Amino acid sequence: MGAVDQRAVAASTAPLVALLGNPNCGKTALFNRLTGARQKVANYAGVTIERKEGSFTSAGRSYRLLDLPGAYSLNAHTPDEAITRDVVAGLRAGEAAPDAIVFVVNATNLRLNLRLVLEVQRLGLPMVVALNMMDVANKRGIHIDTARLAQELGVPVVETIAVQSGGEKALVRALDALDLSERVAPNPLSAIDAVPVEETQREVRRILDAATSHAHDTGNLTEKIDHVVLHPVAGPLLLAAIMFLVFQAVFSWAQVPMDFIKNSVDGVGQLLGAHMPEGLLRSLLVDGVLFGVGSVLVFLPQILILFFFILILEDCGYLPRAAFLLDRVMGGVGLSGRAFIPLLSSFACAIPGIMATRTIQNPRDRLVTIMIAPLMTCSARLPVYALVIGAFIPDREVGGVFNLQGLVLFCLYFFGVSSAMGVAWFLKRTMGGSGKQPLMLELPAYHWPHMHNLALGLWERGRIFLTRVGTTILTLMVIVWFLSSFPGAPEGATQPAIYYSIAGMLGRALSFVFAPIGFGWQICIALVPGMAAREVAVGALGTVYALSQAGDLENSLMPVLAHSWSLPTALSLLAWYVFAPQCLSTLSVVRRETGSIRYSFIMAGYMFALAYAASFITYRLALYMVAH
Ligand SMILES: Nc1nc2c(ncn2[C@@H]2O[C@H](COP(=O)(O)OP(=O)(O)OP(=O)(O)O)[C@@H](O)[C@H]2O)c(=O)[nH]1
Ligand SMILES: [Mg+2]
Repeated sequence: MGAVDQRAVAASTAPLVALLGNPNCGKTALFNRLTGARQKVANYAGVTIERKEGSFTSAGRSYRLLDLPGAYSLNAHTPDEAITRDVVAGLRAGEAAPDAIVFVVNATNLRLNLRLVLEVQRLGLPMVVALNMMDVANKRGIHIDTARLAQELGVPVVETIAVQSGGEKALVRALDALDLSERVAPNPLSAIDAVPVEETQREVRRILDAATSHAHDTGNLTEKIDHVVLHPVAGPLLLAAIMFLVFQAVFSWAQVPMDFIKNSVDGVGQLLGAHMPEGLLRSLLVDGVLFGVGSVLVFLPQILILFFFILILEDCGYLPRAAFLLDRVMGGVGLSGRAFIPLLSSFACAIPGIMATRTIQNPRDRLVTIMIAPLMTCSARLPVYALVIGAFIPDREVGGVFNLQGLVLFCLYFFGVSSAMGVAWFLKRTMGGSGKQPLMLELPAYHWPHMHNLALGLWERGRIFLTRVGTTILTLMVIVWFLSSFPGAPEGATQPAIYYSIAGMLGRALSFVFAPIGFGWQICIALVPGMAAREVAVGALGTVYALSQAGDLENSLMPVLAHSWSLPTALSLLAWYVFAPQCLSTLSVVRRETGSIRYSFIMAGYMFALAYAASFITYRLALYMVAH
């Protein structure tokens, strides 16, 4: 998006147009279409939480375009709604009010959207109304008399389809036709509050009667599907079945591409090994970079498969239904329904998840949600889980249908979620709860996933992963290699050189702390750089064992681990990774979002304590079971 930013700077005198509207009406999709940006769109409310600026040019005129969080009203109830209100009313420090507003309306739900249109209109800024989702409205036989609506509102009204190329044309034409030569200052917000709500409602009804007819609204498929999906018995069963299949697929579909990546990495390693003289440089390239980075890289297919499913479920509109089904559980531990989206985002990464808690109204609810977000299994844990599962859990069928490895992965995710619920319950009790909050979540209409959305989303996940591998992980791997290679082994050494290295000494010192939960010094070496980013632990293990093995390149990491660790150690490491706060960026975002370092410490403290306890119990139980 660098290009977009640069254009934005160049065009800083261009008129500023703000996209405004209810949540989930397609503002970001329109923004992307107009500016060529690739911001996230998803089929549920509250995806955009910060203002984003871009620019575009039409008919020789440049525009700056603002994407804003959706709002139901200008009397802001949540922090993200407050951003929207302050931006359009020109109340943000150091930022002028927009020169014009594009009000995006979900054409299939005009009734709900019109109130805010009327409120915003009272600001007195030049405005165009974009009736978006016209494709869906047409399919459902909803007829809107655009000309009449424009006449009633006194502003231009155009039809758009934000998900179709060219679907934004009418909007651009309407913008070009606006007279923006004179800057208009918005009326104060008090002008909006001065009009009683009932009067606005009456006006909404009048306009609806005049401009719409539902003569042949074909009823809708969404209701029929929801009959099953939200059914009290069938619904949860379906949810469980879907999640189960997803985790199965992560293991059973990934084998071929994973083998391919592994073989390529091995091939390059052998090539380097054959053509480079034995020495430090070869060791750095092969043991450090290639073996370290390669052992993380092989998990790309599994991450993509997981997100393939999450993105489909997201785009078709299933995920908010899952929130509905889980509301009982969430409400039972005192979480607000609004917590669902932040928690869901945390499955990708806790950082956007924690930022998304800005949509939560009650500060105490928000804090609890922030505190448990890192317990949701972020995608950085997947490589660790997949490595240990691949090495220790036999790839066989259970009950004739289920893949045992997929089953174990499912359980790990389940532990993450249920412990998050437990912690939330505990925090709510100790902080004094605010009682159960009803879930106020709008259910979007179902639609087929847009292939374009899906491709973009996968590309985005892949890019994030590969960038991490190429930057953070690569850098840390070089450091790990360095610390693991120097100083070399002394005269008459009985152990591999890494045992005597700086990392080896550190690992051995730490292993006093970790011996009770079954971690030897090699694991301890990997835990330290793993603090910066979880996947690094996998890479570090790759390097550590490559160095310990003295040149045995053909062995991939999994068999080496299976040979070096006991099963109780492996299980204990899995338990550790469910809980341990192995991510410094998360802790720093917590400080930023709560405005206090205190919560970062509390978070790190409680998660380490849980991790140690869980690993201890797992390790001891497993030892006992292996012995008997
Ligand atoms: N069929 C159809 N789907 C659309 C259209 N515009 C947007 N969508 C879909 O509607 C969903 C919501 O779009 P977003 O652009 O994320 O909505 P938003 O207004 O930015 O939502 P918030 O940021 O949460 O306020 C996505 O699944 C889009 O693919 C449209 O014109 N037609
Ligand atoms: Mg948005």
